[in-house]
Amino acid sequence: MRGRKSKRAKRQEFEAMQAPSLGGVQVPRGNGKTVVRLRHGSSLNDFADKIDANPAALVTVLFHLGEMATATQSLDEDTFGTLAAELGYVIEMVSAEEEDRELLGAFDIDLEAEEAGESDEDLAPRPPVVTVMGHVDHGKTKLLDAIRSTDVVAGEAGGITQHIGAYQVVKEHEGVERPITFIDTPGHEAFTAMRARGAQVTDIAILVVAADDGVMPQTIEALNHAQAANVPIVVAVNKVDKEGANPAKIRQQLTEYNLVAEEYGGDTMFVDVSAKQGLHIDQLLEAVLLTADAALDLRANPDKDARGVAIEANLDKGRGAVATVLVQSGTLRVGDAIVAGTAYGRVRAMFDEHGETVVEAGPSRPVQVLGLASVPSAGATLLVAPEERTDRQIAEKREAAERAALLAKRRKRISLEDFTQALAQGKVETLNLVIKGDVSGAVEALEDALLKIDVGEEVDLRVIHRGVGAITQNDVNLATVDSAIIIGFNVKFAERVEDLADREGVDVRFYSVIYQAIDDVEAALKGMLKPEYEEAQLGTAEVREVFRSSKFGNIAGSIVRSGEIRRNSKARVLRGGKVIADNLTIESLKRFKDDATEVREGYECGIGLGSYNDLQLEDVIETFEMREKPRV
Ligand SMILES: Nc1nc2c(ncn2[C@@H]2O[C@H](COP(=O)(O)OP(=O)(O)OP(=O)(O)O)[C@@H](O)[C@H]2O)c(=O)[nH]1
Repeated sequence: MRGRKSKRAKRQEFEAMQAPSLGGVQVPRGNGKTVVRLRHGSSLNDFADKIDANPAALVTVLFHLGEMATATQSLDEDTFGTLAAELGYVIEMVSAEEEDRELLGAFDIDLEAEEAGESDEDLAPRPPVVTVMGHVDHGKTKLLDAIRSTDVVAGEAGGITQHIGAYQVVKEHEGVERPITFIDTPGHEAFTAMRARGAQVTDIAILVVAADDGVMPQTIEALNHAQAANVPIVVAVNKVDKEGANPAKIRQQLTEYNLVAEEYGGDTMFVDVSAKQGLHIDQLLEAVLLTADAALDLRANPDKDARGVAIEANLDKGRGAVATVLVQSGTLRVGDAIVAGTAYGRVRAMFDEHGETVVEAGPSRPVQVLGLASVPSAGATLLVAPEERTDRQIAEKREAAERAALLAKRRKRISLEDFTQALAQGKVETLNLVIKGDVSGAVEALEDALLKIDVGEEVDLRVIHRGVGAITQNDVNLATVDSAIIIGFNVKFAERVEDLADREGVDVRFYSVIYQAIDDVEAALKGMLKPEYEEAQLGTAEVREVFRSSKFGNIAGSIVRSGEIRRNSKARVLRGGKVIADNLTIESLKRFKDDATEVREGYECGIGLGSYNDLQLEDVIETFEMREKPRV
């Protein structure tokens, strides 16, 4: 901006500013209609991969379009759209599920067709899979031990059972031997963590409540988690051998949570047990089978390639990767080529919970599998690859997809504002809430008031969990799985939980006035909650020289006086302290000959305000952006 330049030089400089140059990089071009499918959360690397371009070149092109991004950063649809349009492509964003389906389709694995094509006669009954949940010290582990020791096979093998993550016991029921599978890691934390990874393995939850202690916070948490997953509950009233045990009180307490005992006319089975003395364990197993038969249709096709979930895995020095797999359908056999999450390999050997070798495992059967090349994560889904070597390809693709999915997570979760939008588009019908408060009275009052909101027929409000105390990892996990919003009333995050909520993109809203919480939820449900914005000043620049161009408008040679000037930000012009023009945009920004995305305090730059021409020396250009205002 210094010295005198010829009109032509100025014009060229200006034109270069208006038409973003692509930085002279080579990028394969589309024809304007070439479609590129990208998964939500994709990065420039992924885009580059699809069009066979150098990711660094795309970073440059994007930069010249006024956006800064690294090659690995996850970008939104708009940014991809701009970039694609520039290069002659059309972007189509797809969901993880759609891509998975496509991916498996490429390997001739059609999950939907398989499931749809399963006729009644292919399906055979399968054992229920059970998880034991309950409050600390109420006897979950003891109960799992007591159940395990009822097993005849274990008895024959000298009672030595190994912990492999799950075990099966056989119960005689109406003259038929019926196996039941138990997940060996008690507690709803493991249950929900697994669900957070997309795997639901549990059919029935046993809720353990100590008869001498009663319903406690984690009892409620556990039942909320089971109910949120639509898993039927059998209540084991434990420690009935103890003095002061009051099983009737437990029944009465739980009616408040929609668990009404059969003897009181409800449909939940309660069994009084003593895990310590092995009392009534048989009745408890009976109750599990009766509940399964009454509430669930547990069937699977055993005559096909296996599908399942890795429920536990570790690296064993001598044996390599060892994974416990719960087969969900089909039959897993030694020799099968398998993929478990991002791990792949061939089943070299299988063992049951007694350490005995197994050659094949059907639906609901947990087995330890040797032969994977790496350790899969708990919750990873397992499938049998149709051909040799495709297992590896699937694993690699899954790995890439998993990475993308991780990045996409933040965007996928719902916020109260998104809910309004999603509701308007007919994408959601239920608003799930987790309510935490400082005292139980406040939590109840808030829940009552929220449930009373009259929202018409098309929307549903569900409080999937409520409790007293800080917002914990469990609350966030549950909100993650069930796309819930967390309402905190006079509480804070527990330690380190804020990061998790942030990573998972869970909307956590804090209130200290009940009515504000109610107002916000009501507004969201009625489709009226819009984010509120406030202005945040970015910087000011003073005009030192004006380059006039009748064709392209004026360019202000300026010096940045405070903050920074950013391209594309909003702007207004002040003269003598008064606003003389508003609603403008910094349409071009240049440092000497180069396009700039931002210019900081003390530096000179050329600013173009589009068609706004009335600039004079000493005018002040003020720039700002609208930021979403946090609600309190
Ligand atoms: N008297 C009596 N004691 C029991 C019974 N069941 C469990 N206990 C005792 O209660 C305590 C807790 O039992 P655990 O099985 O460790 O309880 P848990 O629910 O697994 O505990 P966490 O894993 O810490 O959540 C132990 O000291 C058990 O011996 C029972 O039926 N009767």
